[in-house]
Amino acid sequence: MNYKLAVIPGDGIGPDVVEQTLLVLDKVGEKFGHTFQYHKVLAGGCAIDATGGCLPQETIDVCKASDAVLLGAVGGWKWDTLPGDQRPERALLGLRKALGLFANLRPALLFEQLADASPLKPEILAGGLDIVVVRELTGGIYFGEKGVKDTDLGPAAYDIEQYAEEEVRRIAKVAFDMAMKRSKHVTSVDKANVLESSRLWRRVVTEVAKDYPEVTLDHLYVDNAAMQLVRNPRQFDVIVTSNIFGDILSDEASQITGSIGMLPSASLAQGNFGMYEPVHGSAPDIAGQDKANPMATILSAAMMLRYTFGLGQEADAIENAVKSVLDQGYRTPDLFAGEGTLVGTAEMGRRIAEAI
Ligand SMILES: NC(=O)C1=CN([C@@H]2O[C@H](COP(=O)(O)OP(=O)(O)OC[C@H]3O[C@@H](n4cnc5c(N)ncnc54)[C@H](O)[C@@H]3O)[C@@H](O)[C@H]2O)C=CC1
Ligand SMILES: CC(C)CC(=O)C(=O)O
Ligand SMILES: [Mg+2]
Repeated sequence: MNYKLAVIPGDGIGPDVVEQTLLVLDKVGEKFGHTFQYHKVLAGGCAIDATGGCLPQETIDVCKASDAVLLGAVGGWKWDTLPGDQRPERALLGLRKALGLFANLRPALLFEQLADASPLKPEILAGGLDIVVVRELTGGIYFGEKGVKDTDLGPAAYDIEQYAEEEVRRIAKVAFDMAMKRSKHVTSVDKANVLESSRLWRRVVTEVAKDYPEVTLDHLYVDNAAMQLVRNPRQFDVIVTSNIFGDILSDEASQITGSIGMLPSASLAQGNFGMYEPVHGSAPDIAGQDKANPMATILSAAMMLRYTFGLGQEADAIENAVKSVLDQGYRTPDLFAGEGTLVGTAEMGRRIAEAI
């Protein structure tokens, strides 16, 4: 089969990790008889530099005309002084909205080879960690009304958190469907003791749960959830939560499984279309230094093969290649705990491609 991919390398480490991912996809294509056709387009800071805007219409058009999208990361220090509505990160929000990507799946899986890279004690990690954060991606405070106004205390700024019942219902269904394929346990995370939007969230999630009698549903406030993730992460299977809480909790989940450089994600629309992107950002502190871990993006490509293209064997091949390179002891700096062989971005990518 021939698959058309829109590829958005973006900024910072984005282009480096995407380059390695395309090498791996090419190897998968060779091995299984597929062709992956790449159409590279601009978004983020590089698009601002080239066109004056962070999200050119051409990028949206190419994404819509493709079978799936692969994205590195956007943003960086160079553009930090721009006004909020012109920042590179707006490209990401704009793409998610334009492509209808309301469901962000963020699996946090502990590779057993990396237990020494996790800050958690071995007794907490015993038995492994396998959590999926199901994050609502096109609503909530990142998309609510925002602005500035004068108050008694002087100039103020605001961002509104708002959820429609339907937005909560559709993400809750994604979470419950996922739980049915896993260990039938959903934890919904909100702040319903304080926020009206969270009270609506909790009510709707509870209603959706009635259609899934086999699934156990728990509710946690986000502050407690953040603490429980470190104290006893094995209590979680599927976590469903809002845009901002999911953003924060998934970065936290990445650390307990070793590194944010390991966490892939799928941003899905209704149907099979999706944008696949690592959980991490553009990491300007290590950009251009051959230090970035490309595995989060490579594993995102595996999610693309599985979810959008239905290529389970091919996705397994990527995940097994990652495991085999970890078994051989290769570690990028974020994973290096004193043992094994320290390698850079390019060597890690090449070794995974060779292991396909
Ligand atoms: N999806 C995206 O495009 C995202 C973009 N951003 C943007 O990225 C820029 C930097 O944001 P930060 O808050 O620093 O978050 P970040 O995720 O880029 O980096 C946080 C820390 O993790 C490290 N790190 C991240 N990815 C890594 C990898 N693959 N291998 C090894 N280490 C890695 C970085 O070196 C840094 O110390 C900002 O402009 C931010 O807005 C942030 C998050 C997501
Ligand atoms: C622009 C931000 C919302 C990106 C981010 O941190 C994320 O999606 O994880
Ligand atoms: Mg984030």
